[in-house]
Amino acid sequence: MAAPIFAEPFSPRKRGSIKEIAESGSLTSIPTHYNFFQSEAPQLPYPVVTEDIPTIDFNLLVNGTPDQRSQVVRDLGHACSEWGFFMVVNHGIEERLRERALEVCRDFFDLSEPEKGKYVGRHVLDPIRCGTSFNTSVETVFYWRDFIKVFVHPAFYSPEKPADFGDVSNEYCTRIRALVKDLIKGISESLGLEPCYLEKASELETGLQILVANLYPRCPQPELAMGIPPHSDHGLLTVLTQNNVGGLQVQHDGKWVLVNPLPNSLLVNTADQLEILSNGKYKSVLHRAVVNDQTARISIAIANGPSLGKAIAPAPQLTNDLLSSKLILLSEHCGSLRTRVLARRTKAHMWKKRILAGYTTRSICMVIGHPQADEPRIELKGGDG
Ligand SMILES: O=C(O)CCC(=O)C(=O)O
Ligand SMILES: [Fe+2]
Repeated sequence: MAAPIFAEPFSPRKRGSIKEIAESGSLTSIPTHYNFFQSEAPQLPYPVVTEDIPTIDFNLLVNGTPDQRSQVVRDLGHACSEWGFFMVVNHGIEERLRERALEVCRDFFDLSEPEKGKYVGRHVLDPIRCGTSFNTSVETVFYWRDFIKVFVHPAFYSPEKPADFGDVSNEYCTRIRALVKDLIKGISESLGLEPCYLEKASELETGLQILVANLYPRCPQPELAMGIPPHSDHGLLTVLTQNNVGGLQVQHDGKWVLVNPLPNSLLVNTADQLEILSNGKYKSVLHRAVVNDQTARISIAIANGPSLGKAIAPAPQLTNDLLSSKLILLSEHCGSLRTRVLARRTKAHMWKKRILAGYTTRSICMVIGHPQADEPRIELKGGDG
């Protein structure tokens, strides 16, 4: 049997991509730094199951009769409060465009290492940033994943290569923005708010949209490695598609639910700022991606949120007696990751969604009490993922 290629000691900062590692020679085992399940981080003992996830018929939301639309709004409310996750069908985005988006991302990952190296970013706000793992500055275990993150709105960026990355990603992300706008209207209604409330409160029109493409190469020991660890997304809604290879798991009811989307559907999850706007009614769902030893998986997650600097607060209609109360529940996570974030109206707190029980989440936010203001605010400062 071939010896493992990567001897210790091993420096993450000198690494190239995981693709390079995975494709170098006859790799039969993973370097120990990629062994997620033997790391010191306590693991969630949750079982992995396959379950039907909520489905939203987008065509009925935008073109249906008033009754049909009301039903879809109720479905959205149920999906967001019970799951934080749903599958969108009949969304009107052509299969070919979705496939092209996946192809140009694949072509990016196939560029030479020096070519991709131009975009290896240091800072979370770099508009084009590629890298590997999740966050190498804090990790002791690394992940079987390469990524590229591109800011596509309000200013549009694109790597120079591959040549058609810009055109295809621009078209795809524009279509996703339109879809998100309609979904957010429906979600706003499902909370009993005006259809435009969430859109206006988050200034979605000038909001930040980030394209995150993930490559999970074939892995010789998938049972030991992790593609992307449990985390929640920043923003309002993330829209995800994949190259027909499964791997996404969503935490639901004390279980990891393996998601098997219908062909040409889109997957949507609620994210941190929607949790805050809804005052915790809709949870920012924890999810992760596992890897396999058969074939490479590519996913594209499009994060849609308020513009960077925009302060986000719970909708006053959804906060009970906010003014007479000194404390307000702003965020809560489920299961053993329960986090209550309580903002004092008169005191400033820095709150970082920490590494809780070994699980990283991306968002860093600041809870600010304004002595002169009526209510506490939250500012999200972007992610570190
Ligand atoms: O690849 C996946 O299915 C999940 C990706 C993801 O969660 C992310 O990029 O935030
Ligand atoms: Fe995510």
